[in-house]
Amino acid sequence: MSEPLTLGVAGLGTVGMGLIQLLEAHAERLEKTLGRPIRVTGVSARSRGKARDALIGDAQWFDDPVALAQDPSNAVFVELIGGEEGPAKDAVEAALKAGKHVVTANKALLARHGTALARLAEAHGVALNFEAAVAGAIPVIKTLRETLVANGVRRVYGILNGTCNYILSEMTDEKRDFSEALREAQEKGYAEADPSFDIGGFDAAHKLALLTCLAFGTTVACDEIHVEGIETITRADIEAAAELGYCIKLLGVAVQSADGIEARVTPVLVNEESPLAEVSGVTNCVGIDADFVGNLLLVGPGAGGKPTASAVASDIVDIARGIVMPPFIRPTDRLAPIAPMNLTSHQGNYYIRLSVYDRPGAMAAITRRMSDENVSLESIVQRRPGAVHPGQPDEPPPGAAEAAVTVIILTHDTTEAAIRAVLQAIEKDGKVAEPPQMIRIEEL
Ligand SMILES: NC(=O)C1=CN([C@@H]2O[C@H](COP(=O)(O)OP(=O)(O)OC[C@H]3O[C@@H](n4cnc5c(N)ncnc54)[C@H](OP(=O)(O)O)[C@@H]3O)[C@@H](O)[C@H]2O)C=CC1
Ligand SMILES: N[C@@H](CCO)C(=O)O
Repeated sequence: MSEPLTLGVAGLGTVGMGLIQLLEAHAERLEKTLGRPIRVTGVSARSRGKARDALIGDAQWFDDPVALAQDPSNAVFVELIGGEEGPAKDAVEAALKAGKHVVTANKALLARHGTALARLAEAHGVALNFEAAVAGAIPVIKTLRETLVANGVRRVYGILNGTCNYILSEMTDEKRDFSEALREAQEKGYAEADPSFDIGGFDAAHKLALLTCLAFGTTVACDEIHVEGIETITRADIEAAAELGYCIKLLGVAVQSADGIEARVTPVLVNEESPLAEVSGVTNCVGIDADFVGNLLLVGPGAGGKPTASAVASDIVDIARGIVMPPFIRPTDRLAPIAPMNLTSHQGNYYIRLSVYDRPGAMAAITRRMSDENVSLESIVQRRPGAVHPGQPDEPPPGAAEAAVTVIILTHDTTEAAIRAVLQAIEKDGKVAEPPQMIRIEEL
């Protein structure tokens, strides 16, 4: 047997400890596969005194992850701390500059600094692998980088955040409260250290930024992604969507069009017959629509210690095999800046929920505003008072002086510019008791 492949692992939380367990559980299998063992020779985390699994063994402890990244006793630096700045970034840069291969699960870091870090990796002839950074266990980076490398990708999309999908599934299937479902996702180790990254849509946007870059050969540009989270989704929306044959998902979509790349993370309504509607709980899915293969849908666990560690380990194995590729498929000097499409040009059908004052002429004023913008209605339903929360009288929404009724509208195909103009006008007319809810309908 040859010399071991030595690892420095920074971050011993959900994913870090998942990796340590995996390397222990599959030590023999990996050694037989690679012809040499993989050994963790150094570790770093925030608090040395924290109770951790005994499996860390005799690995040397480093208070400072940068010192671990620079230490010559490990050949590969594995960053599992998280965060787009601070110790994670400092340590990854230090490792690359020291000529070490880097494996990371940190989508926030890569979405913000991916192009610069890839350039640094190229300059030192080392790998920067990040399979775990997008959709946990699903092998989507390798699929785009290797399997589909000879395809032209037209669209990449997916349910990219396990925490949000878990919350929406619990609200839909178990009628749970948002905050209760979020707490449970945190307890299960799905959520980010700051869960507003999950529920605000930013974590999914980080992942979509990486997928966009891999799919379309652009530099990484997470600021060009339109982001909306799930904080505004209510049980009323979920129930209304279900009655209309839809369910609500947080979806990331990047599409190449003649006007540029449309990239967005937003809650959407998907038809309950769509395969995306079947993806529940922490499960993620990624769809890739490419010219020679057609549509591929990859489904699997999107978060959690063990599934994520599996993806991290696959990156380490690639390094052990001597595989080093440009992190974003082509060398960084051949990545083009992204040409974003303005979302106002988006074309599609929309769900709108209004809380309309129960007055004569209110509905007529709303439909007039739709007609002014040439927006055609597919259906419009005014709920009987008490229909939203059966058995309870309708209360005026907070801050509203009089009772209001819920109106649910589905539109035919129209533009986002027209919908925004309609909703702005309706609000200005003073016919609604709270800001309208608008959710795009996705045909997938
Ligand atoms: N959880 C998941 O399902 C997934 C996570 N990821 C990504 O993996 C990374 C790790 O996530 P996760 O394991 O959940 O995070 P955790 O919060 O569970 O673990 C973070 C680890 O980093 C350590 N740490 C924090 N600050 C420092 C510091 N200044 N110096 C050294 N170590 C530090 C913590 O130390 P201590 O233990 O002492 O507090 C802890 O061990 C993130 O980038 C995340 O986005 C990717 C896919 C899935
Ligand atoms: N917080 C992330 C972890 C996986 O990237 C999620 O819930 O999907």
